[in-house]
Amino acid sequence: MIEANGLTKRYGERLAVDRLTFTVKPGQVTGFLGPNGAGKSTTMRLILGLDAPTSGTVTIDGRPFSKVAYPMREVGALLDAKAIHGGRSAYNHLVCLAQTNNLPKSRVGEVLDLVGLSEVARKRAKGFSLGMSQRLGIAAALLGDPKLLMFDEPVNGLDPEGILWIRNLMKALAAEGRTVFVSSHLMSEMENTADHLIVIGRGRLVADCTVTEFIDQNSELTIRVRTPERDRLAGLATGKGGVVAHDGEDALRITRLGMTEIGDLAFDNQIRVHELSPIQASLEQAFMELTKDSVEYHAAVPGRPAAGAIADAAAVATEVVSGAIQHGGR
Ligand SMILES: Nc1ncnc2c1ncn2[C@@H]1O[C@H](COP(=O)(O)OP(=O)(O)OP(=O)(O)O)[C@@H](O)[C@H]1O
Repeated sequence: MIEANGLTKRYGERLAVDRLTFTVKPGQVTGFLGPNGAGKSTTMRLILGLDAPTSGTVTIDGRPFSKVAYPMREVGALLDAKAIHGGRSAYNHLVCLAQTNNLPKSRVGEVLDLVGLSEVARKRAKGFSLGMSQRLGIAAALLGDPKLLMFDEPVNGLDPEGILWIRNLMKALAAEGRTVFVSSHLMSEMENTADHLIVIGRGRLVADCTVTEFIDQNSELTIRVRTPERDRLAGLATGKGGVVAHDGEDALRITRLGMTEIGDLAFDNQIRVHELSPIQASLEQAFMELTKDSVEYHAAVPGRPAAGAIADAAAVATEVVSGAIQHGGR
C-alpha cells in the first residue's frame, strides 16, 4: 500500500506536486492520470525516494522507501525504459541487478520468459526498440517478485499486441494481491485497465474514485431523439429546462432532461418519436473535460484566447470541480 499525505514538491517557482493526499491499495490496478506536466513522474520519484519532498510524506506499507530493507523484493518500478546500460545484453543487465540485490540468478530466465525477451536476451540493449526496452524494464521490475509495482507510462512505444500484453499482465499482478500503480496521460488506456483512478492536474488531486464513478460524475447524459416534429419538440424541451441542440434534419440532442421526461413530453403533446436513445460520454471525453484547464501546454486554436489566459481562468474551475468530486465520490 502507498500512502501520500500532503505530498508537495517545488522546483524553484514551479510547484510540481501540490499537497497530494491519496492511498493506493493492493489487489487492484490504480491508474494515475493527468495531462502532460501534471506531476505524475515527480510523484513516482518521490514515492521511490529518488527526490525528496518539499513537505508532506509518502510511505510504502507504512515506511518511507529509504527504510525498506530489500527494495527490489518489495517494490518493482519502471520509470524510464531507456535508463539502462546500453552496452550490456538484456541477460547481463538483469544478472547484475539480481546479484546486487541478492536475488537468485535463476529468476533472470523466468522474467525474460515472462516478458517475451528470451530470444534476444544475449543482444545488447542499445539495439533494442523502445517497445523491447519497455519489456526489459518490466522484467527488471518483476525480478524481485515484489508485492508493489509502479509503472510510469508503460505502454509507450508498445505495439497493439504489446499493449494488450501489458494490460493483462497488470491485471494478473493485481489479481495476485499486489499493489499496481500505473501512470498514463491516456484515459482510453486506463479505461480498459484500471479499477481505481487517481487523477491530478497541475500537481493537485482532481479525482480519487472508481472508473465508473469517474464517468458518472464527469459526463452528462445526452439523449438523442429522432422525430418528424423536431422543432416543436425542441421548443417544448427547452420550456422544461432542457438544453437542446439539433442533430441533423430530424433529430435533437438533449441534456438536463431524462429519457422518461422526454418520452412523456412527446407523448403528452402527440409528437411521434422514431428514436429515443442515451449517449454516455466516453471516459476520454470526461477526462478531457475535467483536465482541460490544467494542461501545461495548449496548442493554439484560431480565434480563441491565448493558452495562458485559458489555463489561468480555468485553474479556478478545476479547483471547484476537484472539491465536488472528492466530496461526492466517497
Ligand atoms: N527536475 C526538475 N526541475 C525542474 N522542474 C521539473 C523537474 N522535474 C519536473 N519538473 C516540472 O514539474 C512539472 C511536473 O512534471 P512531471 O514530469 O512530474 O509531469 P508528468 O505528469 O509526469 O508529465 P508527462 O506526462 O509529460 O511525463 C512540470 O512542469 C515539469 O516541467
